[in-house]
Order: sequence, then C-alpha cells, then structure tokens
Amino acid sequence: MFSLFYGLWKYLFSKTEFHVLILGIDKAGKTTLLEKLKSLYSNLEGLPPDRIVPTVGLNIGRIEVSNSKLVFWDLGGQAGLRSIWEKYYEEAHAVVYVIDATCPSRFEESKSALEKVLRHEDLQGAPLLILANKQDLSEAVSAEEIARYLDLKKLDERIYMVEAVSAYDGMGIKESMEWLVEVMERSKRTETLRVRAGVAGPGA
Ligand SMILES: Nc1nc2c(ncn2[C@@H]2O[C@H](COP(=O)(O)OP(=O)(O)OP(=O)(O)O)[C@@H](O)[C@H]2O)c(=O)[nH]1
Ligand SMILES: [Mg+2]
Repeated sequence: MFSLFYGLWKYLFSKTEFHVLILGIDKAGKTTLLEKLKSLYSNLEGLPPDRIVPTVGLNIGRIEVSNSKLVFWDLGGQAGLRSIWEKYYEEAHAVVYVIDATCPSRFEESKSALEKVLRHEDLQGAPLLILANKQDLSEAVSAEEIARYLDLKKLDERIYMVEAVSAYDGMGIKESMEWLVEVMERSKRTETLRVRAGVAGPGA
C-alpha cells in the first residue's frame, strides 16, 4: 500500500530531470551557448565569451525552465573528439545541435556530422533542436536557409525545430528552451527513459 502511494506521489510531484546533449562541430558556439543559458536561467554568472576555450572533456550545466530541471552535457566538437558523443546518447532526452550560421564553408561538415548523430539507434525518437547560431553577425544565414540546406524532410518521424539564435546576445534562446521543454515533456522517448529508470507511473 505504502509503495502504491509513494509511487503515486513520486509520479505526481517529482520533477523530471531532462538530460540534453549539446552537439555540433568545433567552434559552432556550444560552450558559449551553455554559459549563456546559465546566465539567463540560474543565479550563476556564466563565463564571458573571451574566457571560453575549446572543449576537450565535458561541460555540465544545470538550469530550470518552466518548472523542469534541465541538465546539459556540452561535448567537444573537434573531429577527433566526436567519437565520444555516442557514449552519452542512451541517457539523453533530447539533442541541441548547434551550427555556426556564419560559416557556409563548414555547412557540409556540420550536416554530415548531424546525419551520423541521427542515424544512431541509441538516439531513437529524441527530439532535435537545431540552432543557427551567431545571428548577431550580419553575415549569418537564416534558420530557414539552414533548414533547407540540411534537407530535413528525411526526418519525418522526429520532432524537430530550427531556430535562429545568438549565444552572445541571447536572441532566440528563451523561445528555444520553452519549445524544448514542451516537446520533451510529451515525447515518447521521455516515457521510455522514465520506465527504464524505474519511475513508470503510479502503478509501478
Ligand atoms: N559573434 C558570435 N560569436 C560566437 C557566438 N557563439 C560563439 N561564438 C564564438 O565562436 C567561437 C567558438 O565558440 P565555442 O563556444 O568555444 O564553440 P564550441 O562549439 O564550444 O567549440 P568546441 O568546444 O571546440 O566544440 C568563440 O570565439 C566564440 O566567442 C555567437 O552567438 N556570436
Ligand atoms: Mg566547447
């Protein structure tokens, strides 16, 4: 009996912790984005852009958005470090994929790295938020243009959105996070991860 009530209480009141992977090729702006998220959503002052160095290990950031806890994992995007990404796929509720919208010469590399990510079976059903970053610079390409380039039609079953953002001035970031929380809350993948973690609902 106790376990039934405990299960119900846990189901109704425990805040889900969502794990969000921040991926993208090197210099896309992933760590700058993470630091901006910390500044926007927590009491922590994020590192200023001039103190951020290329990522070799893992940066972790925790924030709360719309009453949900988000844990971000920011990994290094250099070619030699991308093989590490897949170690985090199984536990991720969603992927944020960052693209430097001012660098068309690297769009192809960015696209093929993304395609490889999405082919991985451990990420099945994970919602995808693609960020066309660095919109504070005049040469930045729009979110629509990036979406066209990525040819996202192939993604029919995956929930995704492409948003224009700037990790420098914060443009588009709040809208992106609200979308992300909303889709993670109702995604089948979240349910699957919840069941796997043993929080399967009141009857569990
Ligand atoms: N103008 C502008 N520059 C940005 C923005 N975001 C990142 N940058 C710059 O882009 C460069 C790379 O940023 P990082 O955040 O280190 O990129 P990263 O994706 O984490 O790179 P790796 O850790 O190597 O994978 C830095 O010089 C940043 O200052 C942005 O929104 N606008
Ligand atoms: Mg980084």
